[in-house]
Amino acid sequence: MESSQSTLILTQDELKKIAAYKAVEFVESDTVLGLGTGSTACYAVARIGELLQQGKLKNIVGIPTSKKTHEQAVSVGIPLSDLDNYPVLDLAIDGADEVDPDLNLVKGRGGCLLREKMVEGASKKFVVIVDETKLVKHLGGSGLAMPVEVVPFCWKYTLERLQKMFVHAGCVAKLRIISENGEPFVTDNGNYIIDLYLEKEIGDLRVASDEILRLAGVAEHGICLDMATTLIVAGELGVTIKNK
Ligand SMILES: O=C[C@H](O)[C@H](O)[C@H](O)COP(=O)(O)O
Repeated sequence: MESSQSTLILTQDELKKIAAYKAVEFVESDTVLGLGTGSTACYAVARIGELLQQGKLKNIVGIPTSKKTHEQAVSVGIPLSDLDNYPVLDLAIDGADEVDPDLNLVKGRGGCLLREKMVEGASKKFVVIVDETKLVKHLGGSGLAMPVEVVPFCWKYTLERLQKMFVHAGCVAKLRIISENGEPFVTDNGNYIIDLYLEKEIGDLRVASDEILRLAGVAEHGICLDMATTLIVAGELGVTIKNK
């Protein structure tokens, strides 16, 4: 007789949901919460709404990190405000595009880095939620975009300056385009995004971060250093939590 053993393979979306639900376990009533943006964070926003409706969470104020999250939070009944009214948050929950072993992040592949960095930088605790595909040895290591938000004025000039800045890392800089219509992608703040693709390590992250920010024309970049306080990773073998 043959014995059959079934292996449960979870999809990337299921892993994102598991990480998000785990993070929401850290949410307490009577707190101000930063609500992240993206396909992982949206599970956390939905779950917070659900717990509010069930009366398991009370008196939450959400600070959304994008127009999209604002809309979702309204639709699930989370009361909202902003940083002007709540300059200090208790907790923020958000996804990331890359996470290195020191909990440094790349964010912004969904186009929302500036507001995310403002809100999450104002939070006492910042819980990052990812599936295991987001873990990298060094930032830029996935070979995917490292986003920089720039003002539209003379964006080509800024693009060339950025590419030259990281020529040692084999950087190729590209304006983010909407594939459907060929128009530049426009952020919630009316800016463009220049995506940096790096062949090699960028070098000292703090130096790189400062150098990008010193360039007039740059609004913000997606490198987040020393912001995450907790990382929740969902993988095939379960959930791991790492605190900084
Ligand atoms: O711009 C988007 C944000 O930084 C997202 O948090 C990040 O891109 C991760 O998104 P996702 O959870 O969809 O992978």
